[in-house]
Amino acid sequence: MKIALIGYGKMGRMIEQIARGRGHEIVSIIDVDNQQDFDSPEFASADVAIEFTAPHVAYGNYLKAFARGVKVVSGSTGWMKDHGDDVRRMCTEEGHTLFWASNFSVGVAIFSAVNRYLARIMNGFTQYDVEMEEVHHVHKLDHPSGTAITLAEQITDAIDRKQKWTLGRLTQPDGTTTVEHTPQADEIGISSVRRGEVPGIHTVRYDSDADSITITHDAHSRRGFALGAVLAAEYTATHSGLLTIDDMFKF
Ligand SMILES: NC(=O)C1=CN([C@@H]2O[C@H](COP(=O)(O)OP(=O)(O)OC[C@H]3O[C@@H](n4cnc5c(N)ncnc54)[C@H](O)[C@@H]3O)[C@@H](O)[C@H]2O)C=CC1
Ligand SMILES: O=C(O)C1=N[C@H](C(=O)O)C[C@H](O)C1
Repeated sequence: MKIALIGYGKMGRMIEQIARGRGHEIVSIIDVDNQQDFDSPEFASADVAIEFTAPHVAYGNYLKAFARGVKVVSGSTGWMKDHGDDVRRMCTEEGHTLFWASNFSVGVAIFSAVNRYLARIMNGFTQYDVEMEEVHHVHKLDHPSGTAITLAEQITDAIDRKQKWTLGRLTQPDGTTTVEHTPQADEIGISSVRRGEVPGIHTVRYDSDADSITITHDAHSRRGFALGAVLAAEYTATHSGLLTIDDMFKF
């Protein structure tokens, strides 16, 4: 399969390695300094472009790829609030294809299934409150993480007494912590911690007077995210529309 890479940072480089290892051809690599390559025949020849860039540029990259008739797999986070509706319309009504996941690792797909199941149980046990924490490396631009938002939305979908999530505490790379919002009873507070080179830790904690129940996913490296993105590209080559991780990993 012919793959174009948009974004050649930590994820782009690891995806290149895994894609080549699985026998794919990398036909184009686009980063900030060669945007003109969007107009190259090599980019247009790609079966799929894999996009891992940054919150403020991801949407523009989807538009550029769609304009050249190239399907996109993207893991960029932090753009959904501003552009989610547009992207949904383009992929459900205008024939474009985007496979987006806040987290491509099979471990988080499994963790999400457990999260949904646990939340359905907890809907009946009102003595438990729920909170979340995500820990990531100091280079991360957005908070809370895309994965934390996805997990929180799964919980609000299942627990009647929780309507929305809010950013609770924010811990900066220098260790200072600020309380951004005090969660209301119907809100899930998410604490974001930026520390060292942590690839990504997500924790969901239910607490009652009697006890607590905690589930955690701890990524050992970025490799699981990158492999998942390449598997998603293989899936996207033969599928169309707005695709998600639930289409690919079925439990
Ligand atoms: N969904 C998932 O499984 C995962 C998602 N991510 C997300 O992916 C994104 C990228 O992560 P990393 O690779 O760790 O970041 P990074 O900062 O190492 O790499 C980003 C690259 O994008 C480039 N870039 C910036 N603007 C661009 C533009 N307009 N066009 C093309 N390239 C551009 C930068 O120069 C840089 O090389 C972040 O939003 C992060 O949250 C990261 C890991 C896993
Ligand atoms: O920026 C990262 O590194 C990651 N971003 C994704 C997110 O926002 O959830 C996925 C993963 O946790 C790593």
